[in-house]
Amino acid sequence: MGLNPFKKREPKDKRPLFTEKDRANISWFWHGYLKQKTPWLFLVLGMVMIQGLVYQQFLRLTEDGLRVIFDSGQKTELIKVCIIVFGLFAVRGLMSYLVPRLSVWLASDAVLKLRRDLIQHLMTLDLAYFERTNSGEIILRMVNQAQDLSDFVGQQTVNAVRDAATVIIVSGYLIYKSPILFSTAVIVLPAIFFIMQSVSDRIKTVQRSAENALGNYMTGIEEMSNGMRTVKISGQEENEKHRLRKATVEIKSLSIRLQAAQALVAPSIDLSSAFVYVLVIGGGGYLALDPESGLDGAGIIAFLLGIVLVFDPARLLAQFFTRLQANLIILDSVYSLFEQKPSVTDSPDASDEFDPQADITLNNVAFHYSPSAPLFHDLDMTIAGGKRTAIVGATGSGKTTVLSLLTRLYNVEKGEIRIGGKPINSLKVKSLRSAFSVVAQDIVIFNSSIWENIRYVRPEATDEQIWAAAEAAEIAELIRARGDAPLGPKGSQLSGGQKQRIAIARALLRGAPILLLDEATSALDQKTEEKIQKSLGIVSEGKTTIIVAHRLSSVVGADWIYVMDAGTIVEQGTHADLMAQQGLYAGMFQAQKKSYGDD
Ligand SMILES: Nc1ncnc2c1ncn2[C@@H]1O[C@H](COP(=O)(O)OP(=O)(O)OP(=O)(O)O)[C@@H](O)[C@H]1O
Repeated sequence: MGLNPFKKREPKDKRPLFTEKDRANISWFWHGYLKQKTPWLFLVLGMVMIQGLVYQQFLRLTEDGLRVIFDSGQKTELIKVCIIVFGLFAVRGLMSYLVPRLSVWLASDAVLKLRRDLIQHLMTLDLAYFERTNSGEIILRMVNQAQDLSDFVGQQTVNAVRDAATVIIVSGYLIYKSPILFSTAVIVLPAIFFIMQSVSDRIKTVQRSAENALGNYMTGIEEMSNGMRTVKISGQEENEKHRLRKATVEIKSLSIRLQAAQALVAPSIDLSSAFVYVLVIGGGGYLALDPESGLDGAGIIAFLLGIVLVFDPARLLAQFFTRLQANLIILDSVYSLFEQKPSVTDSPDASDEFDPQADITLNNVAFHYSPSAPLFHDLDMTIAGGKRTAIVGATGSGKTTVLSLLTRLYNVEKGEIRIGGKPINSLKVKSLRSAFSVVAQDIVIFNSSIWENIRYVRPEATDEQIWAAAEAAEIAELIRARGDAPLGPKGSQLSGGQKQRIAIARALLRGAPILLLDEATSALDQKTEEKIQKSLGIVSEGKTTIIVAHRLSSVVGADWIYVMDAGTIVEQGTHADLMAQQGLYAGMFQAQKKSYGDD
């Protein structure tokens, strides 16, 4: 729908291999998700050590075997060596089976816990967070990135530990065999380190952009599928296609850039290894010719084999470090969700003792959604307990926002809202909200039956209670007609009026002492509206009811009416008072009477 142009985050400045933040993130992941599995991790470590030891023993036996061939020529000895070598590799094979099984289980368990924590944390975040964050970004963290971390920890990291164990054990053996030859071999290490350092920076930058591009792509898909009605009616299919294709091209080019950065590592290591082989063959050959060196032909061949055995895992290890850089960005992105702190929370001494039927007051309330556009400066209002209060006024004047502040969907900047003299900030958020039944403008319908949708607000309600609410909201007949059929994503199979009736049934079923009706009957035909108004009138009897409405005929009977304009109250009184004032309200009322023929 083109409403949300793909926003690009600026890549961060040049970063070292491990930043302070990376270390903190790793420590958070370790303490939160892996540390409690330490005994199992030790078991995995033990098994990968065995894999490394197999290579070292293989080298030793190969050297012995070669010596048998070169020197003594005893066939039985040779057969023995062959059987042991086979046995050793069978052990390595067994470990290769057990290690991934165990490590994937450990990582899946960690990611399950991580996902649960993400869900739990997400539920605590303010509404404002969801209003400023693309849903694609949230889905990316909860689905893809959590899975990426699991794969990275469960497979790639364990393989890297195995490779590191092999490198250390085999290198130790090679040093023991010939320190001179080994130091010749590792002469290339600084070059490898330099390459790693230079690519890691690029990988981090590209990975961050790639994650952003993927998040934006997901948001784009979600917007397109949710807004398909608007897309089709306004004939914007081509534009949408173009927008999503552009995003896929961006993802593709970033993937290629990422691969290009990583691709430098493997050939650099291959070149370095060629250099080392030449050094070992040349240097080893020279040493073998020198009787003083203590190395014979078998020793040199085994040494060369050892270098080959070290280089392969060393190459994989270097590649792992490039993937580590990419995963550090993913870890940072997942952790950033936990860094979002809710501001609408219970104060330490929050209570749930208050009288929900008492008067509600707003004193000197100031509020803004964004600092550049302040909405309320100094708002004062009294909503009488047990009475019907209406808020009317031009579109965008702040009526819905007043209702949102009462239910603490946002905190006020300044001033105070009280119920029965108790500041709402001193109450437990859950207790406060349980005092409200709401029919909001944006009605959320889930893809289940009408019955389940109504029951959503009070899962413990009896069938009789649900039927009573459905009858009063004029939706019972539709329940009988549709049965258990789901309503489609976002209730797409219902009309606007039917959705509104579900919302009203929900409010009636919830039966809380304060009823908020925000354009509750705006989508209904006059006959249905009259019937529902009657039901609402009966149900709201004795309850504090706040009605926001554009159609002024529906607020005529209210006990008190506030007229708002651009965040301030410009008039207030009963319908008769306001008509007598001949101000804004009277003007709007007369105009509506003319155009709708309202009484
Ligand atoms: N979540 C939000 N984030 C930022 N600005 C918002 C948000 N919700 C509303 N606004 C802005 O705050 C102002 C008041 O909005 P509000 O929804 O309270 O008006 P309203 O009087 O209920 O309007 P309407 O009659 O059209 O429903 C508007 O200018 C609107 O653009």
